[in-house]
Amino acid sequence: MLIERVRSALQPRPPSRIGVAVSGGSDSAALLHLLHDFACDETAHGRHIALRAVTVDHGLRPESAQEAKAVGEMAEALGVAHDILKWTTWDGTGNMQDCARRARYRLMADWAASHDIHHIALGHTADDQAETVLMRLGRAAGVDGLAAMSPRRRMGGVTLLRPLLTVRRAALRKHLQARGIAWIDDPSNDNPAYERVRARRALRTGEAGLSVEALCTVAQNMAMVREALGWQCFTAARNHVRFDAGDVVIARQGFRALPVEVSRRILHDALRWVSGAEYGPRGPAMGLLLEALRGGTVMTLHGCQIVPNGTEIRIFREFQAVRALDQGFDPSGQALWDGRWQLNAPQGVSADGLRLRALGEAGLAYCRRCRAKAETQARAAGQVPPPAPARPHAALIASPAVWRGDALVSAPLAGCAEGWTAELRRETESYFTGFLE
Ligand SMILES: Nc1ncnc2c1ncn2[C@@H]1O[C@H](COP(=O)(O)OP(=O)(O)OP(=O)(O)O)[C@@H](O)[C@H]1O
Repeated sequence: MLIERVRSALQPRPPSRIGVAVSGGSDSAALLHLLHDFACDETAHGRHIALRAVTVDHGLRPESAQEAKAVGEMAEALGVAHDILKWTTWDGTGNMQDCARRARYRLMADWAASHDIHHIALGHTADDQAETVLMRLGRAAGVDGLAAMSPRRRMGGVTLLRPLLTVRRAALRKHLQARGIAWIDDPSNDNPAYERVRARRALRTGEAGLSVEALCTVAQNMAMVREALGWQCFTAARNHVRFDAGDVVIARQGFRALPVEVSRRILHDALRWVSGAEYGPRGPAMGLLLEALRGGTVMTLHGCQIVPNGTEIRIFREFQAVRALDQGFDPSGQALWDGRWQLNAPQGVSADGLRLRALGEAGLAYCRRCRAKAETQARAAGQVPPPAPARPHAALIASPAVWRGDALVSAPLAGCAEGWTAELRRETESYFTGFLE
């Protein structure tokens, strides 16, 4: 029974508030009704579940506003609150479908946060899953791509749920028809200009043994492989990766002995962690990086520099990627730089008129002169001078520094702190746990 699929997708304990993303198509219309049935059956799950539906009006077709309104009426008939979010920020560049999808998820995540909703249910079906696998096969995807969509996935502060991922679209339509519920047919679902529509057609012919069931099984198999790989990467990273002043440092000997796919993932996620980018580099670029490292060559990729030496591989921010950053401080004398370094002024010192920029060559030369002077003074006073920063020159020039005009005030990561501190605000632990997500 369909309701059983919904129940098992929400196990072990259903959330008390669930957002439902409804485009008005058959799948999400069925999802809304099934979730409503489930929520109403309080005796079965023993708690009150509040549903709230949302429709994103992309404004890309003349009928879209009317369709969003129709979804509102459908939700109202069930006594479910409904909101319409409008996408108004497309600049007409890039792949329209992809931009619309990203915007939809962004809008829905903000909407969920504003309603204290931590779970959003989506109407993806087994047919969607199979189409996704087929499209990705066509693009020569690897394990992650072929694992396709998961029934439950974290997206920032919200968990996306796909309770209908094992249900066929035809079954949902039959269910809606039996209950006399109408849905909206989006004409773009038949437009062969779209890759998904072509994949759907290829699946219909059943040629070469391609079927929704077979491709969904591929996705499940790949999801299991991905999980196993994640565990192996997590263990290997724990054994061979350390952090040094925001750089990722990998022990070369242990790294060399790892299977290529594991070392590729360790590097890939390190680049993502250091750069703070949502995605890591693409496959071919990663191939070039692995080759460069085998030959002991330095490489620049994804706003990072990757530098092997005899014993270690160090990954740090590339100067070019941060050289244009230039910002002021808040009234309390703090500023977040490059999304990860928080600079703090010494107590009682005003940061008014000061700027936060990369240290650069001139700044580093100045730091070295200051250090040399301080060392001479310390030795003359019979003291041992503090050790010089051991990070490479290229890493130091890409570190944050405080400036008054062209005069350097402080460079805490280059041994010239002058009372300022730099705190790393990106958790190093998230690098490791990322392999298990
Ligand atoms: N404009 C939208 N507003 C709200 N949710 C949406 C929207 N478009 C898609 N979704 C959500 O994402 C799921 C998958 O999207 P997809 O584009 O595959 O579906 P669809 O063809 O628009 O409609 P359906 O899946 O309802 O038949 C939908 O089932 C729905 O939960």
